[in-house]
Amino acid sequence: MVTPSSEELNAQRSDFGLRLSNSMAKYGPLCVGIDPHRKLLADWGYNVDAEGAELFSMRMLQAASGCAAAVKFQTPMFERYGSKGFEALERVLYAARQMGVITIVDCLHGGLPTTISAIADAYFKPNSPMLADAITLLPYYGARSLNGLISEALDNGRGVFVASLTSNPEGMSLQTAIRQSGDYQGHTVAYGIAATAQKHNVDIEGMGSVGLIIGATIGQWIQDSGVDPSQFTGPILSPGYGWQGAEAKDLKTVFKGTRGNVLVTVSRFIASHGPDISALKQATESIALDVRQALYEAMNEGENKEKDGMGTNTANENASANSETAAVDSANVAQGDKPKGRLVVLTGPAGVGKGTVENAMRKKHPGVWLSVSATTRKPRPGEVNGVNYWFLTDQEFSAKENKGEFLETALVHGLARYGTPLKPVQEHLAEGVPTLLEIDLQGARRIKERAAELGVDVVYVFIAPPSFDELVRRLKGRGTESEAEVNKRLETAKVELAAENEFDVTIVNDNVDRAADELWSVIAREYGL
Ligand SMILES: O=c1ccn([C@@H]2O[C@H](COP(=O)(O)O)[C@@H](O)[C@H]2O)c(=O)[nH]1
Repeated sequence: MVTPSSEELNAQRSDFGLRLSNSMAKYGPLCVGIDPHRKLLADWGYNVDAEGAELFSMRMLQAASGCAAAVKFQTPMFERYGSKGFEALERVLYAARQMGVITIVDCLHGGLPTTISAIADAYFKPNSPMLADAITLLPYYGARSLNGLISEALDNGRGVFVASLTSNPEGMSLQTAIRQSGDYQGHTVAYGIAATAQKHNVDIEGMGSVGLIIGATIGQWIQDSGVDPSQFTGPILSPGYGWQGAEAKDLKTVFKGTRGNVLVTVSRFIASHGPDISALKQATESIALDVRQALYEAMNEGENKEKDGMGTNTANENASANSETAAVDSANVAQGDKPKGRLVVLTGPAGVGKGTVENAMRKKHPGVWLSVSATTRKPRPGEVNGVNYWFLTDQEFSAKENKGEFLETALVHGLARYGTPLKPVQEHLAEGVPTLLEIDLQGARRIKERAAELGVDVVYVFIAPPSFDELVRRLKGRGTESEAEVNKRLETAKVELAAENEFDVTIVNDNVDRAADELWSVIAREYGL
């Protein structure tokens, strides 16, 4: 047997997160819940039995395919029909795998190590009839009791969602109870669970494979819990939207500041439009749009807070952090304070390594906030909606542009439109958060034209390659564009390089760490850090 290298093992362990984030980039943040409730089976004209549950599930699966990032099956609603119910679930899971749809089995399991190894066999082993991409877990035996199972999931390229703040109101007093001992003494139970889950995600680039369940219904309880979803880097599965009463405004409250890792699961709200397949598809599409818009706004409402390793605060720390923020906001309004530093606009030709330099700098200085642009271009493999870009349709882009929601917009290479959402930039600058914006030359020029009118002060930074030949090598080497696109980008690069003298500062990217340090020194100078 060939032993996998550590790189192969790492790739395997981040596989679910990567697959899910690709799917979310493509289809948006909706997961269709497949819960064959008895009443729904009857309403749809099916028998209330395993066969009815299977027919119902196949139809929901069809509606979800191409409209949602994943589907979630509620196991007890199959289990109630005994072995026939399990067989139905196995067949639907098989169908979903064949269709390339990501599956989450909502079995809410947990237990002692012996039980845990049986759960791994049931859902994560390649030949398992109930093979799932991820399952849900209950951490009542203690969050660390799940470590063995989580390792099994990751080693098999699978993921888990650990219940942290459930959507039912009864869970809240238990989940926000303060721990009396252990690693997270003085923090809430939900905090301990979230922090333990996050440990599995820290070394993963992009979205991790260990997720949390945080109900959309919990509203302001999120603050009492001390959990800050915006600092969690695995996926967050959020039930409660629609039937249980949560609305778009609740997603904005609970998931403020999150960037593309919230997966909202909706079951009855969609199924109530069935059994007609086109009505189901239409409902799925329309709910997907609402959810996506709400999470987009949630991101824009986010604040940049420096946190501990997990990025969560205790309830008390949260209370004081919130009151401090409120105090700063009101002081700014009252005294009309000018922002502390200028917006740092970073430009450079495609392939020069702007993103790499910027990432290296932000790794050392995570307090720098990077504006996320919107675009109508298609996501590249691995890109996550809300993290790399907000991927919009042409129609969505135009609507926002008409409402004046962009600092600038540009058509790039005649292929796709890009825009910088204005409000989050203004908010971060007003709060004194070092604010960075990466943009192409057209965008930088548009900002120059409009900045004064919008009251935004800017310092313009150009990232240059050591030579044109090196730029050609890097651009071809990344292998993400067709030859025609590469040539188009190189033509644009010539124009961009000629515009270097329009910038306040030039940084040559001959060495990533050095260029990153230089970029930080520009920011530190601006913000007095
Ligand atoms: O905290 C939780 C955990 C799981 N669920 C499950 O999600 C769906 C929600 O269904 P809707 O019809 O959209 O309300 C269901 O399977 C629950 O068991 C949850 O609601 N809350």
